[in-house]
Amino acid sequence: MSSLSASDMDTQGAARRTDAQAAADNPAVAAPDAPGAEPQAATDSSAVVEAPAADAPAADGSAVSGEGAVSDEGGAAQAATPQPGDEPPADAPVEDAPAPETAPAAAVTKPRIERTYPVDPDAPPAVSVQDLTITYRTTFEKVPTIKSAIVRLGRGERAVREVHALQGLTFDVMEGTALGIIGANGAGKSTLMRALAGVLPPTSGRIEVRGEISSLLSLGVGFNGALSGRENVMLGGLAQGLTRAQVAERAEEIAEFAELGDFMDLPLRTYSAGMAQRLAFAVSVHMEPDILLIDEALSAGDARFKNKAAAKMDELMSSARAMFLVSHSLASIRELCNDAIWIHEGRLMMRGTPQACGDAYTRFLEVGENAFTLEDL
Ligand SMILES: Nc1ncnc2c1ncn2[C@@H]1O[C@H](COP(=O)(O)OP(=O)(O)OP(=O)(O)O)[C@@H](O)[C@H]1O
Repeated sequence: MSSLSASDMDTQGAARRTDAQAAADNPAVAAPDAPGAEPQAATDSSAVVEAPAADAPAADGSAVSGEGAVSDEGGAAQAATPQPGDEPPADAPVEDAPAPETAPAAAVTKPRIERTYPVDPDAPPAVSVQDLTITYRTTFEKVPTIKSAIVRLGRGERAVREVHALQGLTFDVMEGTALGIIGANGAGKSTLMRALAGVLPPTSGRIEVRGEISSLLSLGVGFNGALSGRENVMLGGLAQGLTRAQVAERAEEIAEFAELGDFMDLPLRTYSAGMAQRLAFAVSVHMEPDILLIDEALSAGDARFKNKAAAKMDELMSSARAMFLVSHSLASIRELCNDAIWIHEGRLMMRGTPQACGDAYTRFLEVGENAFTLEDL
């Protein structure tokens, strides 16, 4: 396994991404919530992703290096306590997880199927995240002017706003793990997934990945609305690092899985959100990944497709090393995952079973001061 800085990440490692993917990922990476945030050029991924050199350039809205954002105590052993009076330990054993005071809103009513994916206990972790810190840096104005800079200076305001999206995250994921990632809006879930996919270089810390990654980070990443479904299959496959011949081999199977019929020959912009998700999911799962990243990818799918997607994920997990699933649906996390982390404000709050993490998180939201402002669980 090679060790590379983020600035010179190349294709020798796990997740190979092309310029097409990088360009297509830009809007997702740079979907800013702060004015003035600009898209950032995505980079290739590699087996080992480390923070770039301290003087690496940071585009607006991008993750940046330096600036003391690294927590010395970061990692699995660190428990953030963002809300007083309710602090489940970061590495709380599953048995110690607090029981919910009320039933979780997304409780699963049907009996839970235990996910027992093949695990080699002696194998090194499929993914190792070490003291990962990611800080976004955005400017306040889209086009800063000298006048606005002087006004800001006069007021003693900084022209750049930093968002500490991930703060010293440390955890390992062993083979055979389907890891659910739970957390409130803005907790850092998508940032973590982008970092794992190699789209976003760490500000500091390190990610080690053993294997090929296929990522379904958000709807239509790597896709082009003007191209047909079929053309987008080729684009998506190339973006995931396959050759044209390899994509062509799988194209029919992907089309069948997506069940889009004649829509496969129509432009993607004519698809509903659910249809586009079906295509994106079909492409990602047919890349035969060792590690699959799925970020809220199934939210728009209908019930039948969700079932089919779950069955496909099961199948993948019998050969894939690991899967990461971000979802606001605790039911999906409980249903599909055999391990979970809960992150809050960029810090690891808890590692445990999906049930235990979901229960602790639900309880946290119920007593937290933001409980009424959060729409999702
Ligand atoms: N491109 C960006 N530029 C600046 N800040 C960003 C950018 N992307 C995300 N952030 C900030 O980073 C933090 C974490 O965002 P992230 O999207 O990772 O959260 P999340 O847990 O996925 O949230 P949600 O559940 O709402 O999707 C938030 O405070 C967000 O405002």
